[in-house]
This record gives sequence, structure tokens and C-alpha cells, in this order.
Amino acid sequence: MLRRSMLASTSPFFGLACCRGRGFREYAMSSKTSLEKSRIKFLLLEGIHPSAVEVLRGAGYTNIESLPGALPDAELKAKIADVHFLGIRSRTQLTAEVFAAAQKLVAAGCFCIGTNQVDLEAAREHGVAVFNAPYSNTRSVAELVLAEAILLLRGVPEKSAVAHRGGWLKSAENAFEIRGKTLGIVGYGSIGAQLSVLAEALGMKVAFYDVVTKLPLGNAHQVRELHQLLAQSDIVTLHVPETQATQWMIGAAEIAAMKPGAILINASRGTVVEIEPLAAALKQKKLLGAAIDVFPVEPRTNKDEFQSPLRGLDNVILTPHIGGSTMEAQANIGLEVAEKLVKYSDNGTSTSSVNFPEVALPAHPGKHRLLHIHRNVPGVLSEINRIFSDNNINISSQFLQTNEKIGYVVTDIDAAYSDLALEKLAKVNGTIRSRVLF
Ligand SMILES: NC(=O)C1=CN([C@@H]2O[C@H](COP(=O)(O)OP(=O)(O)OC[C@H]3O[C@@H](n4cnc5c(N)ncnc54)[C@H](O)[C@@H]3O)[C@@H](O)[C@H]2O)C=CC1
Ligand SMILES: O=C(O)C(=O)COP(=O)(O)O
Repeated sequence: MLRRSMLASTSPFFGLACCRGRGFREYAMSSKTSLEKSRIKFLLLEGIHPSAVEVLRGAGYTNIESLPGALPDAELKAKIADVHFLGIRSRTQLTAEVFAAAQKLVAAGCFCIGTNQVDLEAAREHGVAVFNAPYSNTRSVAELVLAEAILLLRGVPEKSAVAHRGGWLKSAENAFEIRGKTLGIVGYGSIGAQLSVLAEALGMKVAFYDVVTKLPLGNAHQVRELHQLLAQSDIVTLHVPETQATQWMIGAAEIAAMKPGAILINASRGTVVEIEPLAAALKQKKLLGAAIDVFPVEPRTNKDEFQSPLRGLDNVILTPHIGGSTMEAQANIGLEVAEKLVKYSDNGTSTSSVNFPEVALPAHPGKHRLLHIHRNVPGVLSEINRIFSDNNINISSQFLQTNEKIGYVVTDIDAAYSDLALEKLAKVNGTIRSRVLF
């Protein structure tokens, strides 16, 4: 069956696929239309894997634009105005201003783990569901970190750089096996815990620090204080999300607390480590080396220049935010997030959204499905249900889920009544957005 999304209005306030509560007066004056799949626009940025396009095409969506890099802010704001579904990776910043310019946006997919680049609160206020891929690239990051730990303990980056310049640094000085060394993991989540298992398989000892008490895998053990971890680790590796608490978590004091000759690896977010004190510690050989994959400011595209005080230091592995950039991870992420967007578009399922109440919905054969997103204030559900009872509309199923800010009510009704019901739902106090699927 061809899925169509019925619209509440053609006014600029309402996307074709949905309507926003704040424009309901215009709604009352304009005619309703419905939207073919071919008119639902997907914009994919930052070189999202073609597997995503395959999933979207397989589901009947054909209006898909895929671009290799992130867009400058002004260009993004202009381009997003007629986009219904957006795909990004870690570089695109989705600010409140971007959401304000995205009047038709129904959902955004982060084709990565981190969602720190998205103002999730603003997304919620605009009724935009946000999805991500929480696991698909975790193995890729863990493998890269282990490889870097081995190379740095052997001084390979420096020896290689010298050889490229015609030198010959054959020496065992400051070259060590990884076996028996202590790996200190900051953030024992999906990546940290996976790395812990791999590191132990290589004969490492593992300690970790996390704000949450975590079940240690293997023989790993949790330490209560960050500085305690720093003082005992030969290699410190960071796997925390970008939050206020993790911003500049590793600064001069933390680097000073590390063992002399230790190694620092950061494949989490660029705001976790203060680069200037790190560069100083590396130049002074207080640290043996570092591997840095993420930076406070990263180039928008592969054509832009990378600038960092760490450039030119031979004992540092610099990588262009490629922790999760493997063919396997990207292909899986493309599938995973595109499928989440399709499900949300096709039947309203919001399972695993990072900012929305989660509702897993069955199919709705023969019925029209009304989706209503509203501010979570008292009385909205009773007002919605009064509309159905006052108008003699039989509800065949209803689903409700709320979080502290918004509520998401899904109601399946007979097709004959969906025009009327959508029009009335859009006028309910507190409505952010509503649409109907059939
Ligand atoms: N370089 C790259 O390409 C990639 C980078 N990442 C980054 O790695 C981060 C971690 O990924 P996952 O392990 O999947 O996340 P996760 O959410 O599974 O684990 C994060 C862990 O950090 C802990 N944590 C949070 N705040 C903390 C704090 N202030 N102090 C100590 N621990 C804290 C959490 O309790 C959790 O156990 C992502 O948020 C993302 O920013 C993820 C994938 C690829
Ligand atoms: O998954 C993440 O959080 C990452 O940092 C990977 O980001 P990317 O998709 O490579 O821009």
C-alpha cells in the first residue's frame, strides 16, 4: 500500500507532511493535501554510506540528496527549509536556529553514536525526533585504540617519521610490549567495555573510571577517582560522551597526574582534552606519545585545512576523526539509522529515539493513524479524547508515551474521520505537530 502522509496545511509554517500547532489558524483557512513518498525530501550530509540510500529507495523514497561534507551554517539553514528528513554525522551542528529554519523537518538521523552536535531540546520543542546508531561503530573504535597503543608503546610514529626524512632510529630505548601494561579507560560504556575485553586478551591489565558503577568485564576493575586512574595507567584512553561534565576533563592538572612516560589516547570528543597543555607535555617528553582522533575544531570537509598545535610532533598520531570510519561500521550505520527514519516516517514508531517518547507501533491496516506531538502539560490527552467522543469517532487503537517535556499520542481511526480529526487535533492547546498516516 502506498503510504501517504496527510497534511494539515500548505502554509509555510506547516511542512507538507505535517503541521505545527503554532500555525493552526492558517490551517483553518487552507486546504488539506496529502504527500506522496516521492515528495518527501531526504537530505544526507557528510558522506553517509550508500547503504542508507538503498534502504530509503527500497522503502519507496526517491527524493534523496546525498552530499559528501558538512554544509556551512548559512547554506544548511537555506537548504533545510524544505527537508523532511535529515541525515548527519558528527560534524554538522544542529542548533536551535537551524531547527527554526527547518519548518518541514520531521526527524533527524545521526549516522554515528554521538548526538552532542544536536540541540536535542530544540529538536524536541520543534517536534523533531532524533535517532542515532549507538553500537555499529564501537568495535572499529576499540580496534583503532588498541592498534595505536601498540604503535605508540614502540615509538613507531616517531621512528616512521624519521625514516621518511631519511633517518634511522633503530633502538629499543622507550620501546615496550603491551603485555602487562595497565590500560586506564575513562568511560566504561559500549566502546570502553569492548576495549577492556580486547586489551585483556592481549595480556593487559585494565582499570576504568566511570561516573556510573559498572560491572567490570574480565579482570578489569573500577576506580573511584579519575586522578587515581591517571596515576596508575601506562595508557589512558578516553571514551566519554561530550557533556558539560566532560568538557576539558583532561587539562594540565590531569596530564601532570599521569605517570611519566605514559600515553594518552582520545577518540571521544575534541572538547574532552585541552590541547595546549597536552602539546606542552609531549614536547617536554613528560608523555611518551599520544593518539588524537578528535579535535575542538575539525575541518568541515576533506578540502579544508586541519589546524592544531599538535601538528609536527612526531610522537603523536593524528587521525581525522576516523575512529568509526570503517566500511563495516559505516555500512551498518547506514542501514540502522535509515531503517529508523523509514519506520518513523511510515508508521510513527519512535523506538530508540534519543529525544522522543519511545513508542513501538504495530501496522494499521485499513485505518488512518493520527500522530500528535504535544507539550507535556495536564489535560492534553483528555482534550484529544474529547474530540473523538464529541465527534463520534471510534478509536481502534491508541498509544501514548511521554517524557518530561513532550507527549506522543498515536490514534488509529476510520479513514472517513481523519480529515476532521487532524484539523481538530492541530488546535489542541500545547500541540507541537500532528500528522496522519494512511
Ligand atoms: N572517534 C570516533 O569516530 C568516535 C567517537 N565516539 C565517541 O565516543 C563516545 C563514547 O561512546 P560509547 O562508548 O558508545 O558511549 P556510551 O554512552 O556507551 O559510554 C559512555 C560512558 O561514559 C560514561 N560517562 C559519562 N560521563 C562521564 C564522566 N563525566 N566521567 C566518567 N565517565 C562518564 C558513561 O557512564 C558511560 O559508561 C561517544 O559519545 C562519542 O562521542 C563514538 C564513536 C566513534
Ligand atoms: O559515532 C560517533 O560518535 C563518531 O564520532 C563518529 O563520527 P563520524 O560519523 O565519523 O563523523
